[in-house]
Amino acid sequence: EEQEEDVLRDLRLFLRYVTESLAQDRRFKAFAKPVDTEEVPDYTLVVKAPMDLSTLLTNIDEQKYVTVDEFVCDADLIWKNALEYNPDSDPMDRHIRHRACALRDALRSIIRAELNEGFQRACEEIRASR
Ligand SMILES: Cc1noc(C)c1-c1cc(NS(=O)(=O)c2ccccc2)cc(C(=O)O)c1
Repeated sequence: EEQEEDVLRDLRLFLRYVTESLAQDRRFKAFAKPVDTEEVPDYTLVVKAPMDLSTLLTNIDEQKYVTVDEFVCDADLIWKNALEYNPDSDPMDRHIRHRACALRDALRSIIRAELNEGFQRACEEIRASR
């Protein structure tokens, strides 16, 4: 009902704030758009669930997420995929892995700093009722 739609609207605003904050950081430019499979032809052979910051925003607009945890599961794919696809010791792989770990830490830090526990519980109650 109305109260639920109010909570889910606030969730979308919060998730856009988190995603836009990460997308503005130059360190995360490589994570802003889907990996270009013309530039990286074997990418989809290695990475089964591609994800990027622009796709997160589309998912938010399409009301895919009812809790913060559902959003974090998708957001975590971005850095996990980067660690999986770039495992080698050469400088390029190390560089993208450092940025992936910085993304992981920035994501959790923004959420911990800005998420109200009562609000997260309200979202989880809506998820449980559906
Ligand atoms: C993410 C990701 N996961 O594996 C890799 C590899 C990356 C990744 C993706 C991109 N963006 S891109 O797919 O559009 C592109 C790839 C190759 C040449 C030009 C553009 C850039 C970089 C980067 O380090 O600059 C790295």
